[in-house]
Amino acid sequence: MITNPNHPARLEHNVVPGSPRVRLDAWVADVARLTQPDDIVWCDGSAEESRRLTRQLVAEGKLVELNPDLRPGSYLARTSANDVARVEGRTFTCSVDEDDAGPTNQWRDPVEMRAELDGVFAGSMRGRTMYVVPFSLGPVGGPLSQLGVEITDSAYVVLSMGLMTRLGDRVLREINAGTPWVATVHSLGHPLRGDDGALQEDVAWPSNDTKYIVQFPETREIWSYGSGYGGNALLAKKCFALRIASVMARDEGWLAEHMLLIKVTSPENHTFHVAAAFPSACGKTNLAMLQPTIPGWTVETIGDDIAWLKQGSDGRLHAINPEAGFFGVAPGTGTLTNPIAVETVRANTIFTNVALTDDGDVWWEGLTPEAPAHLIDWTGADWTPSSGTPAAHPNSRFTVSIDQCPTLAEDAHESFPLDAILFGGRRATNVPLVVQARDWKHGVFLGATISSEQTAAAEGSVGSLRRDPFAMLPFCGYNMADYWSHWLDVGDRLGSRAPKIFQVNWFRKGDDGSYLWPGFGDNSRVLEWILRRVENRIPAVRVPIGEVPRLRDLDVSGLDVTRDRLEQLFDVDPDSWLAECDLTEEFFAQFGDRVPPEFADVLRSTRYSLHSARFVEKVA
Ligand SMILES: Nc1nc2c(ncn2[C@@H]2O[C@H](COP(=O)(O)OP(=O)(O)OP(=O)(O)O)[C@@H](O)[C@H]2O)c(=O)[nH]1
Ligand SMILES: O=C([O-])CC(=O)C(=O)O
Ligand SMILES: [Mn+2]
Repeated sequence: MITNPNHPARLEHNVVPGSPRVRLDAWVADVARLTQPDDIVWCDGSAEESRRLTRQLVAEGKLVELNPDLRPGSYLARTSANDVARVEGRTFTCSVDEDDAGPTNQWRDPVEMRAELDGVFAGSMRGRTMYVVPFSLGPVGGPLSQLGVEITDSAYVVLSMGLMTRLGDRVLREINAGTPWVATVHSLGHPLRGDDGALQEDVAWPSNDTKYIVQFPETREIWSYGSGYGGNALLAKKCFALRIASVMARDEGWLAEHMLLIKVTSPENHTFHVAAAFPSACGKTNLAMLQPTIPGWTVETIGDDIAWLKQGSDGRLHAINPEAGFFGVAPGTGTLTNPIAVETVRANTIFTNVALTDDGDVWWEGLTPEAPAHLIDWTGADWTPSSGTPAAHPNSRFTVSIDQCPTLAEDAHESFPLDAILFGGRRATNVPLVVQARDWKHGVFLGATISSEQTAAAEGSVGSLRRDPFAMLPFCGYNMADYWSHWLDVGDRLGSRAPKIFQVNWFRKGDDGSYLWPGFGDNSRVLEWILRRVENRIPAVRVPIGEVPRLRDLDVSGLDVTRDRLEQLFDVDPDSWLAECDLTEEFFAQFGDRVPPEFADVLRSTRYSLHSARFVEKVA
């Protein structure tokens, strides 16, 4: 049984002897003994290494080189049909105590799971190369940064990790100097040698029908098997930077969040920093690259998916983007909706499951208003607009270095204090365009009650409404109710220096089924209102669920939004909201007495206001 040799608690008790480097080497040797690769390669993150691995993947038919005149340095990967998204049903939290995983995580006994994984990983890398990938989340040696090592038998994962994290020798030097690291092991679960030792032929996207995405929070360890896809296989991302980091954050007093980060500058040249948590495929990348449609405002990009937040010595909540790249949703990304993303992926990008054009470029639904007459779709089959299926998979993605983003803030690699935090989801009904929380406690309640229509980012039925507190439902590494209490504790420490909290919803629909709000660049109008509130420059209207804009304070000049549709965007229907409150209470009930008592107060006062509003409506 192999465990993380360098977890601080184990070091303290001298469980694993030897220097940091000896411990790392011993762990790599242990994993190799279990998985039996043909050879072991230590990755240094150099350009030469990435060229070599790319050439190899192209030669093996695992990457298609795109036309260098149209898309220089860029490649297309096509996954197998059973490996296109995160697999939440095969994601496990193996805390010692089941209650520490909580009702929203799938718990497994860590001892039993380790035994099971020993069987699953035995010989899983036969015939393959095992890569050792030392990486840093955040700048190497940075104050909020964390180190990890991913062992993987996928060169596609190595290349992607090179784009998404800081990878290489500088990390090894930190590890050698004794900085703790998170131990992560990934195998495609597709060995090329059987028991007889004979080598079988490889396939374009090796994977296994059986998948395991396993987190051991106490020992800071991740074991992933059977998938080569994004959030399942790039272990620095969801598994570490959210699931394991959220546990570290709980223990150490900080926060690891599924949030984008932007820097916004007002016409008066005041700068603000905003973080926003939306569930997967609900608009983080788009807001992170927003191009304002109102004069005088600029938005710069800091991060599009994950943020780590910690109180600084000035008492404020500071944030970093621990990642170094984007793993962004392709469909819907076009020159009209997100020109910055289109520009970002002009070169040096790995595309996964998008369509291939006849001239060797990529295409996906929404890139251009009209589809090309002929494409090779994400499955590798011929496609025409009359095919009746999407040419790109709905969860097709681009992987690219953040440095290619034209709106990247100059100081994007640093930490900075937050002025506002936004929570959002994809809600066709009920939830207004923007609501300000009355205070931190109410804001945490709003975050905890976020629900959203499910997207293609994870396996499951697209469109069905589910609760996704803080957009962290699939990513919180411990009991969700404890996580809410942790947020309340952080707020207590921040006091009056805490960022203001808002709820937003770009996705409300009118009776005709169309979006009421144009979204994308026009979301700058909502940001303007939010930041004017942060500055205390304008009053707001109190409604039972928080505070909304006076309609005259929301700049809709030049927009084709009628007064009636604007009113629909902010409508708070007491009956529907009382029904939401019942659902919220039901949702909270599964966490028993671990739910912070503050939430019952907020629920009570919200219901009281809704009843009063209903009474007033009836009388009027
Ligand atoms: N109607 C509307 N759609 C939007 C808006 N912003 C984003 N979208 C669409 O939502 C989808 C996903 O958006 P992303 O920004 O990639 O989502 P994300 O939150 O970064 O997703 P993950 O990478 O899965 O965490 C895309 O198809 C977008 O076109 C908006 O303001 N209005
Ligand atoms: O993790 C992934 O595969 C992509 C992602 O950002 C998400 O699903 O939220
Ligand atoms: Mn995400």
